[in-house]
Amino acid sequence: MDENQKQYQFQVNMKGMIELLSEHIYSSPTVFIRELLQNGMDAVTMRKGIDSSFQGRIDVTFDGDQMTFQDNGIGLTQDDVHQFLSVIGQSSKRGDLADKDLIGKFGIGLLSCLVVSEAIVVETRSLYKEESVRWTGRADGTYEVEIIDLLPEVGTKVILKAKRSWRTLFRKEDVKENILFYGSALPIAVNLIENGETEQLLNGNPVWLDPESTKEDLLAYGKEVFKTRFLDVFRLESEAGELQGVAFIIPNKVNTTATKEHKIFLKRMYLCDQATNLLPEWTSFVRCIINSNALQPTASRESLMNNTVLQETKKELSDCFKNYLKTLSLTNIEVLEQIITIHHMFIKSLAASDTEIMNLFEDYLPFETNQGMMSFGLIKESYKNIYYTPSLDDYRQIRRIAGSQKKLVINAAYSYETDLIDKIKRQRPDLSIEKIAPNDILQEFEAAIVKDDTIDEFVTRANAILKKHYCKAEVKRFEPKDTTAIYIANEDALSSKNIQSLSTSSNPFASTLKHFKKQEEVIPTLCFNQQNELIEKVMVIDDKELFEALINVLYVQSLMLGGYTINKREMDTFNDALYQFMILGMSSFLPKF
Ligand SMILES: Nc1ncnc2c1ncn2[C@@H]1O[C@H](COP(=O)(O)OP(=O)(O)OP(=O)(O)O)[C@@H](O)[C@H]1O
Repeated sequence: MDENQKQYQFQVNMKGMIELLSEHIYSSPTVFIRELLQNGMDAVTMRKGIDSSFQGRIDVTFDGDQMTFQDNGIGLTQDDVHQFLSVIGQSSKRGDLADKDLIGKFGIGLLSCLVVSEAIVVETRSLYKEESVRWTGRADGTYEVEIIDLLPEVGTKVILKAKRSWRTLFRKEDVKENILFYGSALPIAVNLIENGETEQLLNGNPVWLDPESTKEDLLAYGKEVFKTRFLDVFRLESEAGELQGVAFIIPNKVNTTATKEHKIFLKRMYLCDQATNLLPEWTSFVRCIINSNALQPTASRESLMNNTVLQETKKELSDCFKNYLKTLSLTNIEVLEQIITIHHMFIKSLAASDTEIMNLFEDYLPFETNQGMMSFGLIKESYKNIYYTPSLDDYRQIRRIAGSQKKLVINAAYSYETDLIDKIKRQRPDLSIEKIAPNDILQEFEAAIVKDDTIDEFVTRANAILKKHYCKAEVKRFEPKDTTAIYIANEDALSSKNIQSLSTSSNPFASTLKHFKKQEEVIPTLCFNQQNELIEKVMVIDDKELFEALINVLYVQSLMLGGYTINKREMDTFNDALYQFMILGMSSFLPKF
């Protein structure tokens, strides 16, 4: 180092550090409870590492604004206090035992207490030395260490005094709720002591981790935790994630976009309620309580790190779900049927990605069809040809037209439904399964009977009017006879229509939009029914204005019939036509002068 150069030590601005912790790293001030439980638990685990029969304990004592967390763990010597408590980011939890069994690792957790308390007082007695030390750390970054009278027991006490604004967090009932929230899975007894009275809050053996617990015990626990009477419950296990848990089947329909609340614990300490990376989307019909000893938390301890262990665990968890469903098909068909009825969306999505599940459940899965909800088994049994459509707009149209054609059309609007049907199609070449679009049905309508030029002339005249609606005319024969005309537009045709109507309006993007038009234009069709009496008459109307009004009304009516949105221009034409009819209708009744 150069003579002119001096070396300095980094300084830490404690106020900034606490702000960083409270406002950016931790989502709630209650995390100080998690950190205290975690430190007590880790200290006990370290002591157990020396004597495996040792019984750990955490006592929480309330005294007005003051609260004491006391553990009978390994404790700290004076040297330890200087080394670990007084240096931010320094942790004694490094090495094999730490990786395997200890929860803390970053050396910042204790600081979270300074969010709710002006100072942290730690009184401790180490297992290794006959001395007791008091350490007082403050939010302004100062600390003191003093030797005190020998504490009667090995272990550590953390004494906090509530800041005025956080007094409620120090009330026994609030602390109880938070200890249960963060620490309900901890393998340690936790007692609450107030006015000399002790209440055992946790006994260290949660029902859901106890292999002896019965299904009834687990369902009762699920009801207590999630306030839901679940349909069923099964166990989850993963070797890679050193994971154990339970999955409760939700008794009602689940919205796919709703947040999925679980309870995820790492090394028995609560981590988060989301398992986005851990559980596949199709598992959304359950709520899980899970503990893992091998998955890693992020620094805020509020989500899981997405690493290879997590990916491996995810696979093993998926297998637990599949095995559960498979076993259910042999042991409890009634529950399986209930699950399929309520949660078929998710089972379909699973079946789309898993051949075994598909083969097993194919027949039970219900689909929306133009003939009502039907199981795939019944569809197969009742119809030789099965049609499906992947677009909801197309399905809505086809539903109306196909009914009269006695066709069976499945609504496969959700992408995994299309995937599933495609998969069934590949696996079962013996079945006739075909994708269908509205235009395909149009092709199947009977051709019009042509006597003279009437039809050609009618089509030409109608086209001249329909052009402004971005639509073309056709004449066919179809059932039911009382349907005058059907508007048919598949998805592409509809988007072309929308672009067209935008580009003719005063839209500033109009010129750009025009470029998006498909090279091969797909124009919606208004298909008139030659079998309909009214249409027969319209065809021979000579009066230009009346004819135009009739075509406009028929056009807007068929849009309404098909459930399409009607734009302003279309509505205006409809109203104009109606007005003309009224005048015309009234003309024969008006008094003659
Ligand atoms: N109850 C306790 N008993 C014994 N040692 C403790 C106790 N609480 C804290 N310590 C010591 O203080 C150190 C710092 O604690 P702190 O909670 O800040 O971080 P950590 O637990 O190591 O890691 P993390 O930030 O991930 O929680 C610990 O590594 C440990 O050595």
